[in-house]
Amino acid sequence: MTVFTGSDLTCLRGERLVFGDLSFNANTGDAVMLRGRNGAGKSSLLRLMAGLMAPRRGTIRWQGDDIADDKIAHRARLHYLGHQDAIKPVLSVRDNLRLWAELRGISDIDAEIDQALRALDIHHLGKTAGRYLSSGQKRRTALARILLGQSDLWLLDEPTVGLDRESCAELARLIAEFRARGGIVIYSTHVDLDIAAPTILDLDQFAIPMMEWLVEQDDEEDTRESLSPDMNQGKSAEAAI
Ligand SMILES: Nc1ncnc2c1ncn2[C@@H]1O[C@H](COP(=O)(O)OP(=O)(O)OP(=O)(O)O)[C@@H](O)[C@H]1O
Repeated sequence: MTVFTGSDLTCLRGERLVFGDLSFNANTGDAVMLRGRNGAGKSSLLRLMAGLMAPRRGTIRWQGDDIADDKIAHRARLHYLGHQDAIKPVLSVRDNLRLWAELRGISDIDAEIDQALRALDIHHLGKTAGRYLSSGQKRRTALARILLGQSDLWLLDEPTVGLDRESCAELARLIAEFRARGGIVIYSTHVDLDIAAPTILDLDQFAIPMMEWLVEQDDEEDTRESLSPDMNQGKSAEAAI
């Protein structure tokens, strides 16, 4: 069974139809790269995958189960890195990670934080308050969070923004290690990240002009209306039995 799937997804943001009829599959160890012009819906799709938003149509499943049926279990299996680094300015780098680790119920917190700080080469910043970090250091701190605890799925929205070349190479290495352990990585990026054989999901292919979608909606309503007398008949027959 494919581990993580989305079928016939339609996404609306406000009044705007972002994409429609989009499907994806990912198995253990896979990397999926989201591509597309600005506004194509890469961030929106990652938010749907994280269960932070619901699709207008379609279903996202983990091992066959709709993620909407158990949002807590889904959140526990993934790390989502959005555009915002969500670093608390008054807390040190270490305490930012501690807060995150406590929220995830990690037991060996200090050891895990040490390991994550070393992996992102920010161990020397452990006591520095969030407000004194450069944007690249904030991004590395945010990335350190995804190393805390067990997870099966990384959803990374433009993880390379603000990173220097060495940090990008380090991120690519961390992703390779995660995939080797069976993790699934889905990421958007406008720059080249050295990821082995990613599946490319091009969001530009799923753009639907709003007029086309409105016509489709009208057709669906007409179909429902034309079916409803039969359905009502069916209901009365059931009631009669
Ligand atoms: N909170 C929101 N409310 C309404 N519309 C939104 C919201 N966030 C995004 N949108 C719209 O949804 C569409 C898709 O945005 P999204 O951020 O998913 O695109 P993207 O492909 O990630 O873009 P980029 O490459 O610029 O980061 C855009 O037209 C955007 O204006």
